[in-house]
Amino acid sequence: MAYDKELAAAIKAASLAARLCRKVQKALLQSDVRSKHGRNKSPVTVADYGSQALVSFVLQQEFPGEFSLVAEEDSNDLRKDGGGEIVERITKLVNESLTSDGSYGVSLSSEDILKAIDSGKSEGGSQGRHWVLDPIDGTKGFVKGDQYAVALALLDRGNVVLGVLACPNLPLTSISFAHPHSPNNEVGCLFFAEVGRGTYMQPLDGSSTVKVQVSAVENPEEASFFESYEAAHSMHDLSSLIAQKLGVKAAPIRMDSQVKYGALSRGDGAIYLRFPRNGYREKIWDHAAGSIVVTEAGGVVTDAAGKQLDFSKGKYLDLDTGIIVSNQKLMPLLFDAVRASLAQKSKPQP
Ligand SMILES: Nc1ncnc2c1ncn2[C@@H]1O[C@H](COP(=O)(O)OS(=O)(=O)O)[C@@H](OP(=O)(O)O)[C@H]1O
Ligand SMILES: [Mg+2]
Ligand SMILES: [Mg+2]
Ligand SMILES: [Mg+2]
Repeated sequence: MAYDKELAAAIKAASLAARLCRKVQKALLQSDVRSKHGRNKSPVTVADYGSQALVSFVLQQEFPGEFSLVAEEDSNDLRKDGGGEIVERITKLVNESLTSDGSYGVSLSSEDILKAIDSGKSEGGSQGRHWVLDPIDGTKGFVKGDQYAVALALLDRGNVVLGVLACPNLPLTSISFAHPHSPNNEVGCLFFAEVGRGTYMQPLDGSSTVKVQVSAVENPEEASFFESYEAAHSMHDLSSLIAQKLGVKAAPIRMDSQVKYGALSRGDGAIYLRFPRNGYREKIWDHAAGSIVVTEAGGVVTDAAGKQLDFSKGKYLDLDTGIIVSNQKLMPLLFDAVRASLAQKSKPQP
Protein backbone atom coordinates (compact mmCIF):
# COMPACT_ATOMS: atom_id res chain seq x y z
CA MET A 1 0.00 0.00 0.00
CA ALA A 2 0.97 3.66 0.30
CA TYR A 3 4.09 3.33 2.46
CA ASP A 4 5.07 -0.34 2.03
CA LYS A 5 8.58 0.33 0.79
CA GLU A 6 9.21 2.91 3.52
CA LEU A 7 7.87 0.56 6.20
CA ALA A 8 10.06 -2.33 5.05
CA ALA A 9 13.13 -0.05 5.04
CA ALA A 10 12.26 1.35 8.49
CA ILE A 11 11.88 -2.15 9.98
CA LYS A 12 15.19 -3.20 8.50
CA ALA A 13 17.04 -0.08 9.70
CA ALA A 14 15.57 -0.20 13.23
CA SER A 15 16.26 -3.94 13.58
CA LEU A 16 19.89 -3.53 12.57
CA ALA A 17 20.26 -0.59 14.95
CA ALA A 18 18.65 -2.57 17.79
CA ARG A 19 21.14 -5.39 17.21
CA LEU A 20 24.00 -2.91 17.44
CA CYS A 21 22.56 -1.49 20.69
CA ARG A 22 22.15 -4.95 22.24
CA LYS A 23 25.76 -5.72 21.52
CA VAL A 24 26.94 -2.48 23.14
CA GLN A 25 24.61 -2.86 26.13
CA LYS A 26 26.01 -6.32 26.78
CA ALA A 27 29.56 -5.05 26.76
CA LEU A 28 28.89 -1.63 28.17
CA LEU A 29 32.07 0.10 29.24
CA GLN A 30 32.27 3.31 31.15
CA SER A 31 34.20 4.88 28.29
CA ASP A 32 31.25 4.35 25.97
CA VAL A 33 29.22 6.94 27.85
CA ARG A 34 29.83 10.58 27.08
CA SER A 35 28.06 13.48 28.76
CA LYS A 36 26.06 15.94 26.78
CA HIS A 37 26.68 19.56 27.55
CA GLY A 38 24.00 21.91 28.76
CA ARG A 39 21.77 22.46 31.74
CA ASN A 40 20.00 19.09 31.76
CA LYS A 41 22.91 16.74 31.21
CA SER A 42 21.73 13.56 29.58
CA PRO A 43 24.04 10.70 28.65
CA VAL A 44 24.94 9.67 25.12
CA THR A 45 26.81 6.50 24.24
CA VAL A 46 28.59 4.98 21.23
CA ALA A 47 25.35 3.05 20.67
CA ASP A 48 23.27 6.27 20.31
CA TYR A 49 25.71 7.48 17.64
CA GLY A 50 26.10 4.06 16.02
CA SER A 51 22.35 3.54 15.85
CA GLN A 52 21.81 6.99 14.29
CA ALA A 53 24.61 6.50 11.73
CA LEU A 54 23.28 3.05 10.79
CA VAL A 55 19.64 4.08 10.39
CA SER A 56 20.64 7.20 8.47
CA PHE A 57 22.92 5.20 6.14
CA VAL A 58 20.36 2.43 5.47
CA LEU A 59 17.54 4.91 4.75
CA GLN A 60 19.76 6.92 2.40
CA GLN A 61 20.69 3.73 0.53
CA GLU A 62 17.00 2.82 0.18
CA PHE A 63 15.80 6.31 -0.75
CA PRO A 64 18.61 8.07 -2.60
CA GLY A 65 17.88 11.63 -3.56
CA GLU A 66 14.76 12.25 -1.48
CA PHE A 67 16.06 12.22 2.03
CA SER A 68 15.26 14.28 5.12
CA LEU A 69 15.93 13.09 8.66
CA VAL A 70 15.13 14.80 11.98
CA ALA A 71 17.21 12.96 14.58
CA GLU A 72 18.36 13.53 18.14
CA GLU A 73 22.15 13.34 17.92
CA ASP A 74 24.79 15.35 16.06
CA SER A 75 28.54 14.96 15.68
CA ASN A 76 29.59 18.19 17.45
CA ASP A 77 30.95 16.49 20.58
CA LEU A 78 32.51 13.68 18.53
CA ARG A 79 34.47 16.13 16.40
CA LYS A 80 35.94 17.81 19.48
CA ASP A 81 39.32 16.83 20.92
CA GLY A 82 39.58 13.22 21.94
CA GLY A 83 36.73 12.05 19.74
CA GLY A 84 39.05 10.02 17.49
CA GLU A 85 39.05 6.78 19.41
CA ILE A 86 35.31 6.92 20.02
CA VAL A 87 34.59 7.64 16.36
CA GLU A 88 36.74 4.66 15.40
CA ARG A 89 34.76 2.48 17.76
CA ILE A 90 31.43 3.69 16.33
CA THR A 91 32.74 3.15 12.80
CA LYS A 92 33.75 -0.43 13.64
CA LEU A 93 30.36 -1.15 15.21
CA VAL A 94 28.42 0.20 12.23
CA ASN A 95 30.60 -1.67 9.71
CA GLU A 96 30.18 -4.91 11.67
CA SER A 97 26.40 -4.43 11.62
CA LEU A 98 26.38 -3.77 7.88
CA THR A 99 28.60 -6.81 7.21
CA SER A 100 26.38 -9.05 9.34
CA ASP A 101 23.37 -7.99 7.29
CA GLY A 102 25.12 -8.55 3.99
CA SER A 103 22.91 -6.24 1.88
CA TYR A 104 25.37 -3.37 1.64
CA GLY A 105 28.79 -4.31 0.34
CA VAL A 106 30.54 -1.25 1.73
CA SER A 107 32.91 -0.27 4.46
CA LEU A 108 32.28 3.21 5.85
CA SER A 109 35.08 5.56 6.88
CA SER A 110 34.97 7.62 10.08
CA GLU A 111 34.11 10.68 8.02
CA ASP A 112 31.19 8.77 6.38
CA ILE A 113 29.93 7.95 9.87
CA LEU A 114 30.10 11.58 11.03
CA LYS A 115 28.30 12.68 7.85
CA ALA A 116 25.61 10.01 8.31
CA ILE A 117 25.05 11.23 11.89
CA ASP A 118 24.84 14.84 10.73
CA SER A 119 22.35 14.14 7.99
CA GLY A 120 19.84 14.01 10.85
CA LYS A 121 19.83 17.79 11.11
CA SER A 122 16.63 18.44 9.19
CA GLU A 123 14.06 20.64 10.93
CA GLY A 124 11.01 18.67 9.71
CA GLY A 125 7.81 20.69 9.25
CA SER A 126 4.49 20.53 7.42
CA GLN A 127 5.81 20.10 3.87
CA GLY A 128 7.07 16.91 2.22
CA ARG A 129 8.38 13.78 3.91
CA HIS A 130 10.73 13.58 6.89
CA TRP A 131 12.08 10.61 8.78
CA VAL A 132 12.10 11.12 12.56
CA LEU A 133 14.60 9.17 14.64
CA ASP A 134 15.48 8.69 18.27
CA PRO A 135 18.46 6.33 17.89
CA ILE A 136 18.18 5.29 21.53
CA ASP A 137 15.18 6.56 23.41
CA GLY A 138 15.77 6.12 27.13
CA THR A 139 19.57 6.30 27.11
CA LYS A 140 19.48 6.36 30.90
CA GLY A 141 17.61 3.05 30.83
CA PHE A 142 20.07 1.69 28.28
CA VAL A 143 23.06 2.55 30.46
CA LYS A 144 21.43 0.92 33.50
CA GLY A 145 20.67 -2.26 31.53
CA ASP A 146 16.93 -1.46 31.53
CA GLN A 147 14.35 -0.58 28.90
CA TYR A 148 15.12 1.52 25.83
CA ALA A 149 13.89 1.74 22.23
CA VAL A 150 15.09 2.57 18.75
CA ALA A 151 12.24 4.81 17.57
CA LEU A 152 11.78 5.62 13.88
CA ALA A 153 8.80 7.30 12.22
CA LEU A 154 7.92 8.92 8.90
CA LEU A 155 6.12 12.25 8.61
CA ASP A 156 4.23 13.03 5.42
CA ARG A 157 2.97 16.63 5.21
CA GLY A 158 3.15 16.96 8.98
CA ASN A 159 1.35 13.71 9.83
CA VAL A 160 2.96 10.57 11.24
CA VAL A 161 2.25 7.88 8.62
CA LEU A 162 4.36 5.04 9.95
CA GLY A 163 6.29 4.16 13.07
CA VAL A 164 8.68 1.44 14.20
CA LEU A 165 9.67 0.84 17.83
CA ALA A 166 12.43 -1.72 18.37
CA CYS A 167 12.48 -2.68 22.07
CA PRO A 168 15.41 -5.08 22.69
CA ASN A 169 14.69 -5.62 26.41
CA LEU A 170 10.91 -5.95 26.23
CA PRO A 171 9.78 -9.57 26.49
CA LEU A 172 7.39 -10.82 23.81
CA THR A 173 4.86 -11.78 26.42
CA SER A 174 3.29 -9.26 28.77
CA ILE A 175 5.88 -7.54 30.95
CA SER A 176 6.12 -8.58 34.54
CA PHE A 177 4.61 -5.70 36.47
CA ALA A 178 6.56 -6.71 39.52
CA HIS A 179 9.88 -6.53 37.63
CA PRO A 180 9.54 -4.24 34.62
CA HIS A 181 13.22 -3.39 34.79
CA SER A 182 14.90 -6.77 34.83
CA PRO A 183 16.81 -7.27 31.62
CA ASN A 184 16.10 -10.64 30.08
CA ASN A 185 17.65 -13.00 27.68
CA GLU A 186 14.72 -13.01 25.30
CA VAL A 187 14.99 -11.70 21.77
CA GLY A 188 13.04 -8.50 22.48
CA CYS A 189 10.28 -7.14 20.26
CA LEU A 190 9.56 -4.72 17.51
CA PHE A 191 6.26 -2.87 16.97
CA PHE A 192 5.33 -1.35 13.64
CA ALA A 193 2.33 0.63 12.48
CA GLU A 194 1.21 2.24 9.25
CA VAL A 195 -1.62 4.74 9.06
CA GLY A 196 -4.96 2.98 8.53
CA ARG A 197 -3.43 -0.50 8.70
CA GLY A 198 -3.11 -1.32 12.41
CA THR A 199 -0.21 -2.13 14.70
CA TYR A 200 1.82 -5.34 14.63
CA MET A 201 4.42 -6.87 16.90
CA GLN A 202 7.17 -9.29 16.01
CA PRO A 203 10.20 -10.74 17.79
CA LEU A 204 13.35 -8.76 17.00
CA ASP A 205 14.56 -11.73 15.00
CA GLY A 206 11.48 -11.27 12.79
CA SER A 207 10.24 -14.85 13.02
CA SER A 208 6.48 -14.19 13.29
CA THR A 209 4.05 -11.26 13.37
CA VAL A 210 0.89 -10.64 15.41
CA LYS A 211 -1.63 -7.79 15.32
CA VAL A 212 -1.95 -5.99 18.64
CA GLN A 213 -4.75 -4.01 20.28
CA VAL A 214 -4.83 -1.71 23.28
CA SER A 215 -6.49 -2.91 26.49
CA ALA A 216 -10.31 -2.99 26.46
CA VAL A 217 -10.51 -2.18 30.18
CA GLU A 218 -13.37 0.25 30.90
CA ASN A 219 -13.22 0.33 34.68
CA PRO A 220 -10.34 2.52 35.90
CA GLU A 221 -10.11 0.40 39.05
CA GLU A 222 -8.80 -2.39 36.83
CA ALA A 223 -6.48 -0.18 34.79
CA SER A 224 -2.78 0.10 35.44
CA PHE A 225 -0.69 3.01 34.25
CA PHE A 226 2.78 3.73 32.92
CA GLU A 227 4.95 6.71 33.62
CA SER A 228 8.60 7.77 33.23
CA TYR A 229 11.14 6.04 35.36
CA GLU A 230 12.79 9.40 36.00
CA ALA A 231 10.88 11.73 38.35
CA ALA A 232 12.75 14.58 36.65
CA HIS A 233 11.04 13.71 33.34
CA SER A 234 7.45 13.45 34.56
CA MET A 235 5.76 14.60 37.76
CA HIS A 236 5.02 11.45 39.70
CA ASP A 237 3.03 13.32 42.37
CA LEU A 238 0.64 14.66 39.71
CA SER A 239 0.10 11.25 38.09
CA SER A 240 -0.50 9.74 41.51
CA LEU A 241 -3.21 12.35 42.18
CA ILE A 242 -4.82 11.58 38.79
CA ALA A 243 -4.70 7.85 39.49
CA GLN A 244 -6.25 8.42 42.90
CA LYS A 245 -9.13 10.47 41.41
CA LEU A 246 -9.72 7.77 38.80
CA GLY A 247 -9.71 5.02 41.40
CA VAL A 248 -6.75 3.18 39.85
CA LYS A 249 -5.67 0.51 42.32
CA ALA A 250 -2.39 -0.74 40.84
CA ALA A 251 0.94 0.93 41.52
CA PRO A 252 2.47 2.84 38.57
CA ILE A 253 4.71 0.93 36.17
CA ARG A 254 7.80 3.06 35.75
CA MET A 255 9.85 2.40 32.63
CA ASP A 256 12.24 4.40 30.51
CA SER A 257 11.49 5.39 26.94
CA GLN A 258 8.79 4.81 24.31
CA VAL A 259 8.70 1.15 25.31
CA LYS A 260 5.75 2.44 27.37
CA TYR A 261 3.82 3.16 24.14
CA GLY A 262 4.69 -0.29 22.77
CA ALA A 263 3.63 -2.08 25.96
CA LEU A 264 0.39 -0.07 26.05
CA SER A 265 -0.36 -0.87 22.39
CA ARG A 266 -0.57 -4.58 23.25
CA GLY A 267 -2.61 -4.04 26.42
CA ASP A 268 0.06 -4.53 29.08
CA GLY A 269 -1.38 -1.45 30.81
CA ALA A 270 -4.22 0.93 29.91
CA ILE A 271 -2.92 4.43 30.66
CA TYR A 272 0.32 6.37 30.08
CA LEU A 273 0.76 9.72 31.83
CA ARG A 274 3.59 12.13 31.07
CA PHE A 275 3.85 15.52 32.75
CA PRO A 276 7.26 17.12 32.26
CA ARG A 277 8.25 19.89 34.63
CA ASN A 278 7.68 23.53 33.67
CA GLY A 279 9.66 24.79 30.73
CA TYR A 280 10.57 21.42 29.15
CA ARG A 281 9.82 21.27 25.41
CA GLU A 282 9.01 17.82 24.06
CA LYS A 283 10.82 16.74 20.87
CA ILE A 284 9.01 14.96 18.03
CA TRP A 285 11.42 11.99 18.08
CA ASP A 286 10.33 11.15 21.65
CA HIS A 287 6.70 10.57 20.58
CA ALA A 288 6.27 10.16 16.79
CA ALA A 289 6.77 6.39 16.52
CA GLY A 290 5.14 5.66 19.90
CA SER A 291 2.02 7.67 19.16
CA ILE A 292 1.19 5.94 15.86
CA VAL A 293 1.93 2.53 17.40
CA VAL A 294 -0.75 3.30 20.03
CA THR A 295 -3.34 5.01 17.80
CA GLU A 296 -3.20 2.26 15.16
CA ALA A 297 -3.77 -0.25 17.97
CA GLY A 298 -7.02 1.57 18.82
CA GLY A 299 -5.69 3.95 21.48
CA VAL A 300 -5.86 7.72 21.91
CA VAL A 301 -2.90 10.07 22.42
CA THR A 302 -3.52 13.73 23.28
CA ASP A 303 -2.00 16.57 25.23
CA ALA A 304 -3.43 17.43 28.64
CA ALA A 305 -5.95 19.79 26.98
CA GLY A 306 -7.31 16.94 24.83
CA LYS A 307 -5.66 18.15 21.60
CA GLN A 308 -3.99 15.78 19.14
CA LEU A 309 -0.21 16.02 19.07
CA ASP A 310 0.98 18.25 16.22
CA PHE A 311 4.15 16.91 14.57
CA SER A 312 4.15 19.54 11.80
CA LYS A 313 5.83 22.40 13.65
CA GLY A 314 9.48 21.39 13.40
CA LYS A 315 11.47 19.43 15.93
CA TYR A 316 9.45 20.51 18.96
CA LEU A 317 5.92 19.54 19.92
CA ASP A 318 4.05 22.59 21.16
CA LEU A 319 2.04 21.09 23.95
CA ASP A 320 -0.36 22.04 26.66
CA THR A 321 1.17 20.72 29.91
CA GLY A 322 1.59 17.02 29.24
CA ILE A 323 0.72 13.91 27.24
CA ILE A 324 -2.01 11.44 28.15
CA VAL A 325 -2.62 8.09 26.47
CA SER A 326 -5.38 5.55 26.92
CA ASN A 327 -8.08 3.56 25.16
CA GLN A 328 -11.24 5.20 23.72
CA LYS A 329 -13.47 4.11 26.61
CA LEU A 330 -11.27 5.34 29.45
CA MET A 331 -10.17 8.60 27.83
CA PRO A 332 -13.16 10.78 28.87
CA LEU A 333 -12.77 9.69 32.51
CA LEU A 334 -9.02 10.16 32.35
CA PHE A 335 -9.40 13.59 30.82
CA ASP A 336 -11.75 14.71 33.63
CA ALA A 337 -9.35 13.39 36.28
CA VAL A 338 -6.44 15.21 34.60
CA ARG A 339 -8.36 18.48 34.45
CA ALA A 340 -9.44 18.23 38.09
CA SER A 341 -5.92 17.33 39.24
CA LEU A 342 -4.28 20.16 37.32
CA ALA A 343 -6.81 22.62 38.78
CA GLN A 344 -6.19 21.30 42.30
CA LYS A 345 -2.41 21.55 41.86
CA SER A 346 -2.57 25.10 40.58
CA LYS A 347 -4.66 26.32 43.56
CA PRO A 348 -2.54 28.12 46.17
CA GLN A 349 -1.96 25.81 49.15
CA PRO A 350 -3.54 27.09 52.40
N1 LIG B 1 13.66 17.25 31.87
C1 LIG B 1 13.04 16.40 31.06
N2 LIG B 1 11.70 16.27 31.10
C2 LIG B 1 11.06 15.41 30.30
N3 LIG B 1 11.68 14.60 29.41
C3 LIG B 1 13.00 14.69 29.33
C4 LIG B 1 13.75 15.57 30.14
N4 LIG B 1 15.06 15.42 29.83
C5 LIG B 1 15.12 14.49 28.87
N5 LIG B 1 13.86 14.06 28.56
C6 LIG B 1 13.45 13.13 27.53
O1 LIG B 1 12.92 11.93 28.05
C7 LIG B 1 13.35 10.85 27.23
C8 LIG B 1 13.34 9.57 28.01
O2 LIG B 1 12.05 9.09 28.00
P1 LIG B 1 11.16 8.94 29.27
O3 LIG B 1 11.08 10.24 29.99
O4 LIG B 1 9.90 8.33 28.79
O5 LIG B 1 11.90 7.86 30.08
S1 LIG B 1 12.62 8.06 31.42
O6 LIG B 1 11.94 7.22 32.36
O7 LIG B 1 12.59 9.43 31.83
O8 LIG B 1 13.99 7.63 31.17
C9 LIG B 1 14.71 11.25 26.83
O9 LIG B 1 14.99 10.65 25.62
P2 LIG B 1 16.51 10.17 25.30
O10 LIG B 1 17.39 11.40 25.42
O11 LIG B 1 16.35 9.73 23.90
O12 LIG B 1 16.82 9.10 26.26
C10 LIG B 1 14.63 12.75 26.69
O13 LIG B 1 14.36 13.19 25.40
MG1 LIG C 1 19.10 11.81 24.69
MG1 LIG D 1 14.32 10.19 23.56
MG1 LIG E 1 17.74 9.35 22.49
